[in-house]
Amino acid sequence: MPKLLVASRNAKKLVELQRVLDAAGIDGIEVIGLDTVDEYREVPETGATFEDNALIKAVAGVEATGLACLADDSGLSVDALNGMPGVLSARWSGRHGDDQANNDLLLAQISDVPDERRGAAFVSACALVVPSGERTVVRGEWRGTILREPRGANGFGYDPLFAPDDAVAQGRSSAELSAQEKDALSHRGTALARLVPTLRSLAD
Ligand SMILES: O=P(O)(O)OP(=O)(O)OP(=O)(O)OC[C@H]1O[C@@H](n2cnc3c(O)ncnc32)[C@H](O)[C@@H]1O
Ligand SMILES: [Mg+2]
Repeated sequence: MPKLLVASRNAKKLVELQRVLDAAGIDGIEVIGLDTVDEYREVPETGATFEDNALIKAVAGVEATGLACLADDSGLSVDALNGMPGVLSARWSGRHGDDQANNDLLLAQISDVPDERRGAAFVSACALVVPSGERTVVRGEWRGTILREPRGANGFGYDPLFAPDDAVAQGRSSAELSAQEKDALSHRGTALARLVPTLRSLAD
């Protein structure tokens, strides 16, 4: 059975990626995480766009393992910050992956921004690279509003600060949605749905 490496070093993001792939029911492909391959050198995410960074990660995964590789590069794009933190989302406070510090800094930066200008989007670019070199990159976006204080304990990253525009969210933050609710609406869920036809073709 062909293997698909899902290359994320963020455990909570990895869970989401694997969950959405499971729910899509792609038969005939074995999905594996980085924990099952020998650790390889982390490549710097130097791209100017989510798409560039997703490709950097997926190409590195193929080069290290010879397997087809899926990678996500994602982040929060805040209107009042001209799209930042954007590709810098994971290290906005200066400490990579420190969700609490990143959220505190973001809240402080936009504390004077009134409710009607607190719009933002979560963005995910997902790249699939196969050993022959063929590349597919897709994008999903999720619009919402930045809250004034964190709410909820599900998800990860900026989820406690992000209230999706979707009526079904009923004003909850994305950290107050169930996993299934988040996947149905999220930037990552949307991007992966666009990749499913290409993923299915891997099984052929
Ligand atoms: O690069 P990998 O190894 O996949 O893991 P990472 O955490 O560094 O991932 P990114 O470089 O793509 O940075 C994405 C950051 O954007 C934020 N983010 C992305 N998707 C999110 C989501 O669904 N909910 C909340 N925050 C999210 C969160 O802070 C992530 O750390
Ligand atoms: Mg990263």
